[in-house]
Amino acid sequence: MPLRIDVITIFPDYFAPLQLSLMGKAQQSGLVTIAIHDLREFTSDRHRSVDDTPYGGGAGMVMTPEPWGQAIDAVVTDQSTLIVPTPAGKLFSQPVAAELAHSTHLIFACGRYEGIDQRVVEYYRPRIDVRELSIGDYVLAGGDVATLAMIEASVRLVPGVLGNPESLVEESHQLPGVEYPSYTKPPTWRGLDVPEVLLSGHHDQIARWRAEQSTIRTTHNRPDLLPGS
Ligand SMILES: N#Cc1c(-c2ccc3ccn(Cc4ccc(CN5CCCC5)cc4)c3c2)n[nH]c1N
Repeated sequence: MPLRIDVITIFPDYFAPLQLSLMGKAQQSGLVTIAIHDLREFTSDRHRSVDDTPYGGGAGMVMTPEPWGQAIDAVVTDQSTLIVPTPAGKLFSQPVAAELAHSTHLIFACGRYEGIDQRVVEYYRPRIDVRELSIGDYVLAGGDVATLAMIEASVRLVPGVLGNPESLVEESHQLPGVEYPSYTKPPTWRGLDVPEVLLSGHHDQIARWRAEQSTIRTTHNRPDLLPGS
């Protein structure tokens, strides 16, 4: 059963990259189907409007609920998971990507302006799995880039998508922290040599060196990922 993904957005062109590379191959192979829907196709006024002023005041505009209700109703089933990207969401992570990769149907609601009327989440929450997710602690201009990131991170974990499942095995065995540095040919580049140990063929020494490098980089770049932190 392929993973089905429906993306609802006012900027369908943002999702053209999903036809390329690994995401494109995943669709051609039938492992995943991705459909992009223009939210404005679900409006009923001649201006095809999707936003209005916020109740309670405040800057900017909020996306009105009805076009979202029409658009989501057009694709939703009882097997659907509705993903709503938002700065206020739970943090998206590799474990969440793995969960989404094993879903049957994902609907991504890509908001713009200052977000989507909260009643859309409230309406679908009793009916299907609804997840408000954030990709990080910074504010984007909308949910489209976040949706691209979440789709790419999740689809690459769908069995059969990655040509070399070995890399997933290595990822899953990764010690807590960031990965070790990687090198390839040439052995010397602009006077810089590849670390000798990597050319030695001593796999135990290489594994030890890589673990040490991972710890050094994690301590420097991501101390929050160190065990016990
Ligand atoms: N995932 C993810 C995201 C997003 C994201 C996701 C979806 C939408 C839809 C619209 N925007 C823009 C925006 C701009 C300002 C605010 C704050 N305002 C304060 C008072 C009312 C809102 C809210 C949203 C979005 C941003 N940003 N960063 C992430 N990691």
